[in-house]
Amino acid sequence: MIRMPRLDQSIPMLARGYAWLPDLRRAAGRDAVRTRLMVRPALGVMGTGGARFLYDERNVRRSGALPEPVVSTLFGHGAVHTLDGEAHRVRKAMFVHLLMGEGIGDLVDRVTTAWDEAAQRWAQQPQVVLMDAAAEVLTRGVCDWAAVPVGDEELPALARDLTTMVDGFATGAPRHWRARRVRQRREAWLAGIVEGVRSGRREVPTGSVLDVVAGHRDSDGELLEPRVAAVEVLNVIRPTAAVSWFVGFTAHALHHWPGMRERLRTGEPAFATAMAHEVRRYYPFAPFIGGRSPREVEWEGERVPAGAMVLLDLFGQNHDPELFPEPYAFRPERFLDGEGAGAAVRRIGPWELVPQGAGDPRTGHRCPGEDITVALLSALAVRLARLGYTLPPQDLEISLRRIPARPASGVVLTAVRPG
Ligand code: HEM
Repeated sequence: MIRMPRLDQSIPMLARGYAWLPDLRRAAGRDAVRTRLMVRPALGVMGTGGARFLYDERNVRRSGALPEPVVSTLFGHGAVHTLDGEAHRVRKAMFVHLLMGEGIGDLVDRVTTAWDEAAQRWAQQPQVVLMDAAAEVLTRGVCDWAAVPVGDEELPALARDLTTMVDGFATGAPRHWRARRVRQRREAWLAGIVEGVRSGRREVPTGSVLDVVAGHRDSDGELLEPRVAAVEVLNVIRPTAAVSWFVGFTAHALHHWPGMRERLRTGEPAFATAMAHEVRRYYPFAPFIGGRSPREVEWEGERVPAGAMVLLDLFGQNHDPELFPEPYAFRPERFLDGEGAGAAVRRIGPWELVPQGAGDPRTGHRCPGEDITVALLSALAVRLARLGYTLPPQDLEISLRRIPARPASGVVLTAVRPG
């Protein structure tokens, strides 16, 4: 039976950030570690076996399991993240249809066009905070694509609000309370827009995100509550704006390993994709995922009582030397087969690289926005490599204690010259 350490680990988790589960694992000398989180017993797991265990609904459920502070900032109440079984299957099918199909190319075109236009403006400015600027570009592109109505003058505030929701989920600091307030306000705004679409007052293109979410019927045959529909529209536009974190990390990588820039500049698609994978693997973003065991279960000899939390250490798994030799070396080539211009992106197993969850996104909770993330990031990484700029003195440190991590300065660029 899982023996419970007496001290709740919620505070150490917040203080140690991404190192919390890896440190516990190192101390225990094994991949499965017992702990306590949010006053519940918890088991931290890692590796392809641990991931398979967690994604099996017989072992772990999401409903009622996700911490309230995370739901109230990052995901939203009633979100697909919090569903199980048939309810999850039906809602998830909507996201898979919207996010994993042919529309990806159109989204990338809209975002890269917004980047190219913005780069002309950046050249006129004394300095640009890259992560903020990228969030605006991504927000512009995804809102147009999703048919969310936002004028250019409202765009910076919306981009800021979307990144605030991401920034505040794992902290007790004021940014957490800001994230809650911003979510309330943006849900109310989008719920009104959904009602407008349903009543016919607002016209949207057939098949757009707003159209599909407004008309979606859940497993009970009912339309979503307007507020829940708003939550799900936010679950498309918010994480797309959050690709700005990976753009910031790409700039960090280009600064530390400038040799990558030349190959990226050529636009060689396989290398750009491999770079996107390596940025997502190497840099810390989503720390772990989890749910609750619906019954007593067992993993690697550890019995987990009913109601205990089970966590998959995403950051730890992405740095597991068994899966990624020399995990702290930044090497996009690890995702390529072959060398030079003839290289192709190698096949990546569904349980291997897990920055956005593991398994099959069509059936489990794995992120349905992963193809979009890779497509956007590889396109923007090439543009970033082609952009001329100077990095003035600034704090580019990425603290593993801060969740979500980011280069402290947000990556300040000066003397920007469009490529
Ligand atoms: C910015 C980079 C991104 C990261 C790091 C990320 C990470 C994740 C993670 C860790 C999960 C949870 C997986 C699980 O619980 O098993 C997830 C789920 C999800 N993501 Fe992403 N994601 C990103 C981008 C996106 C994008 C661009 C979209 C949409 C356009 C998106 C939409 C979703 C949705 C709807 C879910 C819920 C899936 C479910 O519960 O079935 N994400 N993401």
